[in-house]
Order: sequence, then C-alpha cells, then structure tokens
Amino acid sequence: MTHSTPELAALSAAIRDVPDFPKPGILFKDITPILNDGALFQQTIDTLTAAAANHMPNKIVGIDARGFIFGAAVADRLGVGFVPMRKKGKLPWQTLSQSYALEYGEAILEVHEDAILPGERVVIVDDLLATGGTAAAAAQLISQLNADLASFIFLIELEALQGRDLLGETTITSLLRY
Ligand SMILES: O=P(O)(O)OC[C@H]1O[C@H](OP(=O)(O)OP(=O)(O)O)[C@H](O)[C@@H]1O
Ligand SMILES: Nc1ncnc2[nH]cnc12
Repeated sequence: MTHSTPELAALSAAIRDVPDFPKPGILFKDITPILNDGALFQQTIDTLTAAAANHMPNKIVGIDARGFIFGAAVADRLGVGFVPMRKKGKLPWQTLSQSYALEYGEAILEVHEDAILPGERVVIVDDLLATGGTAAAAAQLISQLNADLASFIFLIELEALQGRDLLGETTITSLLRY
C-alpha cells in the first residue's frame, strides 16, 4: 500500500508483518520497530497529536496495552488527562465493564467510573483498528459515563476488516491504511 507523504511511507516501512501470530491466519502488524527508533516514534506522536488537537479534548483514552504507549504521549503533548482502559481485573477502583470480540479473541475492557466526567470531550487513541470490537467497547464505556466521544485516532487501520462500520458516525482518523 502506498502512503501519502515520505514521513508516512517511512512509518509504514518500519512496521513488520508477522504471519500467523498470535493464531494461524492472522497477519500481525508489529509496531515495535517504530518505538525503537526515536525519530519515527517522535514523528508518530507529532502526527497523532495534531489529529487529536483538532478535537480539543479534555481527556485522551488509551486502550490496554499498545494504546497506552501512544495515548499517554499524546495526552502529555496536549496537557490533558490520560484515561487507561484496561483488560478485566487490573484497575483498582470502582469500574464499568464492557465485553467485546477482537480479531483474535475475546476480552473485557474496564474503566474507572470517575475517570471521565459527564460532558467531557474525549478522544480515543489506539495503535490499530482491525475488526473494531475493541474501539466499539471503548466507545460504549465513554457513552455509559455520559461523556462526549469526539474522535477515534489510530496509527493503523486494516481496511479489509471493516472495523469502522462498528464505530458509528464519530470521526475516525487513521494514519496508515492497509
Ligand atoms: O479492532 P480489533 O479487532 O478489536 O483489534 C484491535 C485491538 O487489538 C490490539 O490490542 P490487543 O487486545 O491485542 O492488546 P495489546 O495492545 O495488549 O497487544 C490493538 O492494540 C487494538 O486495541
Ligand atoms: N492484525 C493485527 N496486527 C496487530 N494488532 C492487531 N490487533 C488486532 N488485529 C491485529
């Protein structure tokens, strides 16, 4: 797949395709080479931050675990709070829960019930949109907290899996589409 700028092409070139991980038939996109390269990581956070800033969020939500890496860096750049949505059993305070299916399994996502206030503007940042199950579960939790989901922002979108069809009318930005 071609990408629109030399910067995005460089990010795309760094991502490793790993066949049959974690299950037969899955082509896994390994983003760790981007993290390993200071210039590429910085450029990724620059671009994700610019996309998030357009929506003037009060909070950035990051999804366990790769979403934490990108979401926390974006929140720091914007000077807004970061909200971790974690897999079941990891958060210590009162939580809301949502079960979901993802490309290679099922899980339960949780958020602290006081982490996002009613009416706050929230942007979800994650590394990858595949089937959309994870992002849809995160959106459900934001809705249960009566907050305003302004946008989804992904580094990678696997278009063939049509994940955006699960995400309703909310704006979606993905930097690299395959
Ligand atoms: O669109 P979907 O089909 O729901 O898949 C996308 C999700 O899958 C990966 O997370 P994973 O649950 O593998 O957790 P990890 O970040 O701990 O690897 C990825 O980071 C997304 O959150
Ligand atoms: N194909 C894939 N590669 C990396 N992360 C994923 N999360 C869900 N599907 C994935």
